[in-house]
Amino acid sequence: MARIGIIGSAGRMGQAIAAAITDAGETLAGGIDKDGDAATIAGQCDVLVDFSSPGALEGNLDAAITVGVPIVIGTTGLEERHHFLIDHAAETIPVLQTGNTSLGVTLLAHLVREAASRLGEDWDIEIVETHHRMKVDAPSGTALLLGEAAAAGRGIRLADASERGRDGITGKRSVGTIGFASLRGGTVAGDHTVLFLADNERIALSHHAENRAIFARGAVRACQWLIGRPAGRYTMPEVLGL
Ligand SMILES: NC(=O)C1=CN([C@@H]2O[C@H](COP(=O)(O)OP(=O)(O)OC[C@H]3O[C@@H](n4cnc5c(N)ncnc54)[C@H](OP(=O)(O)O)[C@@H]3O)[C@@H](O)[C@H]2O)C=CC1
Ligand SMILES: O=C(O)C1=N[C@H](C(=O)O)C[C@H](O)C1
Repeated sequence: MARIGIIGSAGRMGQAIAAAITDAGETLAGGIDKDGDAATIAGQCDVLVDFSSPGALEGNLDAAITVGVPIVIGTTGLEERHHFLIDHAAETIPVLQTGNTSLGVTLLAHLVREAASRLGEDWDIEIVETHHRMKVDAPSGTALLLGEAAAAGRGIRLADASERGRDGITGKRSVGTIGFASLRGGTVAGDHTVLFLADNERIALSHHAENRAIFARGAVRACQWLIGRPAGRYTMPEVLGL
């Protein structure tokens, strides 16, 4: 049985992951929240899973490196400097970071990449996401993941094409950009649609999360898969064999 430690254990995802650990027949080795220190649970675990806050990431990675324990990072709102920290940690321990641990979104990203590789720049790409009123970051990690998939399909860097936060006199849409729109309200677990819009036709590729169990199950699968791997940075398609 894998011993799994949760960072952000009292949160919405932390609670869902605790239930998924039990369902999967694994062991919940411990959990911490804002006032906790990952170093206190890292030594008791075979793997850590972090669904907390970007501000906690550096300390969590340090704790995982010190003990030599793998870590799954589901926290979103990460910036470039966080990705540098993750790359650095992955030189020493196995790390998996993703904006979405669900099977459905992992497959959706594959489909988006494929569609973007086949449709030219006359097809505008727009990504729309809707989440519950408590979500603190935008665009969602999943929207960014889908944007990366679209950019990869087009053979461009998302950072060079991303169009975020339109407001006021924005001017015409620039050819080749990838737009993002975020809606917040109610208790929506997570809806994402990638639109490909051309003259007189459009394609919509969508995923709707009905609850957090899908993320939690995927996170536990990622934990199970990561144990015993060599140091490196891994992805959900590798976990799910997609
Ligand atoms: N990758 C994926 O598939 C998914 C990712 N997420 C992401 O997971 C994260 C958590 O989401 P959610 O559970 O809804 O959020 P919540 O706010 O419900 O939970 C966050 C938890 O993290 C804790 N926390 C905050 N700061 C720290 C810290 N410095 N150290 C340790 N724990 C800390 C909070 O503790 P306290 O209450 O004491 O502040 C809280 O228990 C978000 O970034 C979200 O976007 C969510 C769903 C799926
Ligand atoms: O905060 C959430 O709730 C979610 N966050 C992730 C994201 O930012 O994409 C995944 C999921 O959509 C739910």
